[in-house]
Amino acid sequence: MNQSKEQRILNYVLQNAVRGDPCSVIDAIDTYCSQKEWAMNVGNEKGLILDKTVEEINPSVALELGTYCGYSAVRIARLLKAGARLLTVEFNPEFAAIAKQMIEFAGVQDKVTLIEGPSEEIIPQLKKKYEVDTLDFVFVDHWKDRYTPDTILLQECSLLRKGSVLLADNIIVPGAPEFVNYIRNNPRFQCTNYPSHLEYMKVQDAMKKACTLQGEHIRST
Ligand SMILES: O=C(NCc1cccc(CNc2ccc3[nH]ncc3c2)c1)c1cc(-c2ccc(F)cc2)cc(O)c1O
Ligand SMILES: [Mg+2]
Repeated sequence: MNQSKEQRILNYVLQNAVRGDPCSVIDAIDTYCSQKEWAMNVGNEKGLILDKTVEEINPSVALELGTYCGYSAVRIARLLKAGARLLTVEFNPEFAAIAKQMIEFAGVQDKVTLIEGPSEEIIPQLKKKYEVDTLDFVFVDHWKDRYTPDTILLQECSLLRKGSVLLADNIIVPGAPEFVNYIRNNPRFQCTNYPSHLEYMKVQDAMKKACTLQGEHIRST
């Protein structure tokens, strides 16, 4: 049974990165995926936008939708303060298995809770089962047609407070047109665009940051 691309990426990391060094894991994945096989990690250019957003917010509780191989989970977790945590949701069991090993090799497993399942099932469990009050930061990078329904679901589950920040990947490629339309016309969110490029390619892409202007519980008069 020949290996998956994701298994080859993990093997490359295990052989070329330094155990317990998140930056060496990030660099190894970027090296492999730019030189050997393209993969849908957020990559280093958009990764720097992600880093700056996380550093700006300094979240105590962060959520990631779409773990994939764990590249952005390692990127986010390496920046979290002591006691802060990242919950990351992955639907694909193969990806989740790879990501688990990637996160452990990077040495950030104490900050990361990897949850296997679909976002629409997991989000309603966050308060009770995962002891979340509200989310300070959400990185949205899963199926592009889930961006809008899950943003609505996060609000319905009262998981967003005034100041909660969403950062969405792939606004241009593959694109998330319904999400752009939804968030742009929603007075509850203040949006910022970050033009960039598709990971490992010269193709235009962008990220969109949406800051929550009011929490679920406070309704405008
Ligand atoms: O589509 C993308 N990513 C999402 C995705 C895709 C496949 C599988 C999963 C399975 N994981 C999953 C699913 C549902 C879920 N619900 N809750 C959690 C959860 C987790 C997730 C994507 C594509 C491209 C891209 C491809 C081709 C191309 F030419 C240009 C660009 C670039 C990206 O940066 C991308 O992020
Ligand atoms: Mg993406």
